Amino acid sequence: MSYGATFPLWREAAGDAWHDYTRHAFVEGLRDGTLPRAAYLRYLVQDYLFLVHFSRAWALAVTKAETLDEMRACAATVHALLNDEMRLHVATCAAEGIPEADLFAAREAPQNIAYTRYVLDAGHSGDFLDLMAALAPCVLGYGEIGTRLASAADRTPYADWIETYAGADYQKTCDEVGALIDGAITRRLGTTPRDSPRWPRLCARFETATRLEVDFWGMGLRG
Ligand SMILES: Cc1ncc(CN)c(N)n1
Repeated sequence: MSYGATFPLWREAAGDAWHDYTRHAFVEGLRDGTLPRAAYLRYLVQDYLFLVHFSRAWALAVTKAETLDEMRACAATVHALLNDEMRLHVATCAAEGIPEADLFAAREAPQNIAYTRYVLDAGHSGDFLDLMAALAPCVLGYGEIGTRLASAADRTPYADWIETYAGADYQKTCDEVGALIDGAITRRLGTTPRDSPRWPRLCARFETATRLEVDFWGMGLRG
């Protein structure tokens, strides 16, 4: 998946970290159905909290935006996280006897705190591009994983997870976020962004967020 012009450049610059994220043992367990149910539920509870904080980070992006189009795109992503993606978490956990109030009150795992607060700090201490570079692995990585698993999945009890991220709604969000990032890069860094002195730091932010994704899967797998 390309999701625009900038994402493939950041992904390539992240090197092995991208492979470690998108081919993690947790992901392969979703694909072939070998992921233990307890690990999946532990991950889902933490991921609900993750989405709460990620929504806050996208809301911060609304305040850091420079144009109405950027504001609208960020606000649309907040809406998609809170009202579409989270439905999977709420419905799956409810079926296992875990009500949404328990999800909201759950204790955050250190890996969850590390990742979400890293992204929020990128937005608070940096500008819109710093925040986009830290947010991109989350949105676009799951889009890429969902697409691959939808075409390669064995019979798996995690088909609803795969469908959430391979589905048209989530893929539309990925396309829109890719376009948002491309437009924001051109607006601030011009048409040859790799020549900008800011480029290495944006790549580093993307890679750090990718490594925090790897740790998040590890938390799901091992607790
Ligand atoms: C940890 C994590 N990263 C990404 C996504 C996809 N929005 C997610 N739900 N959770």
